Amino acid sequence: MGSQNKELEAARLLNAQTHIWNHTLSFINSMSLKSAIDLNIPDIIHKHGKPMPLSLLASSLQILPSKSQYIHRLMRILTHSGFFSLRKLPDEVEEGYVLTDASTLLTKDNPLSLTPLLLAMLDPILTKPWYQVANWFQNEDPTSFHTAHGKAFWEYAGDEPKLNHFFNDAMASDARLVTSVVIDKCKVVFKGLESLVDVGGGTGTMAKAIAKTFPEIQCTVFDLPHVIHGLQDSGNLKFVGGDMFEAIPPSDGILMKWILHDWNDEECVKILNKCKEAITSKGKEGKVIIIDMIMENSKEDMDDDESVETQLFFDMLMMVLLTGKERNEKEWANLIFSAGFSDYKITPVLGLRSLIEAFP
Ligand SMILES: C[S@@+](CC[C@H](N)C(=O)[O-])C[C@H]1O[C@@H](n2cnc3c(N)ncnc32)[C@H](O)[C@@H]1O
Ligand SMILES: O=c1cc(-c2ccc(O)cc2)oc2c(O)c(O)ccc12
Repeated sequence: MGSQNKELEAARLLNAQTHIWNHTLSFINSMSLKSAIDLNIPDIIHKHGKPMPLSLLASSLQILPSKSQYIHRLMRILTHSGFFSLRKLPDEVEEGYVLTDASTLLTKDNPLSLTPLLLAMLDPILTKPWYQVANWFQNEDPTSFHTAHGKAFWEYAGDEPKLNHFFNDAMASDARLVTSVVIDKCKVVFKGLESLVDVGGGTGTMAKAIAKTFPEIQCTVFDLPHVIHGLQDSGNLKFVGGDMFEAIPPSDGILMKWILHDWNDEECVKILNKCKEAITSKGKEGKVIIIDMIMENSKEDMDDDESVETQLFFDMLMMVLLTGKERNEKEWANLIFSAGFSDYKITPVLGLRSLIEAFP
């Protein structure tokens, strides 16, 4: 081998080593972010209202004085990954930390805060199934979650109030963000509906906002009994407990946000069949409104690396915790037509997620 070839070979090996190191250590990104949230760092910087020098940040934290010296290392990695940035005001001597768009979405008093989602995902109940993936490939369990906990995700949530509460809070934090966009950009989708059932609507964040914006629509949140337990009906909003595989309350419109990606094709066709019964039982032909991700598969679509990674993360999440998966447009169309719907319309308004209307 010539010396130039040897150099190229060594460079490739070293690149491969860095690639492996970064994948092996990438949990450090999530755990560093969790540590900053546990220490309340985004809120403390937010309350300061201007660039916050490191020394002031360290002294504002509830930590031992002997540990202050380590804070700059936590801030350095989180600045590198885009959660904070350093800025200096013209009349200040020292530069200080400010929030970025991402960390602003993690402050606790932000009504759109995604902190509950982050804390839920990193709780040991939801990380344990990841240690079982290889075992799951070799056993008969339907999911790695079963292998880790001996039962299905929704059954565990029904038996274990801790999972029920933190998961419902996490979903509500996402629903707050999505609701404002859906109501702002997709008003026309709800026009003309007299009734709407949010199937798997959790604790009702999305249905509450729809009921408020469209007082003429009778809204129902339909979810498992342990999820809606104790929630109060008010005005044009009511809560009904039940199982969507058994029966869904009759209505003109059905909303399903982040439901179908939880289930495999066979289960989805069963759910969509129940939806069809519900929207046609009043004699009128309503519609099903699905909010979910559509995996992209054209070459141009795959060029955005960060979006592709997000789609692949969610697909794995659905495989490990549940029996679901992420689908491309062709797979969505197959589901919708297999359940006897005649047409569908996609409105891509929610970043990586789309609003899909399915018509009987
Ligand atoms: C991923 S969460 C989505 C919650 C909400 N739609 C949102 O996006 O914020 C799925 C929801 O489906 C509910 N669910 C699971 N199995 C169900 C069933 N058999 N019948 C009704 N709801 C169910 C869960 O309790 C949970 O609230
Ligand atoms: O268990 C989950 C977690 C999420 C999730 C995690 C992290 C994020 O930044 C956003 C969402 O989403 C889920 C979901 O959509 C679902 O249908 C079931 C479970 C989970």
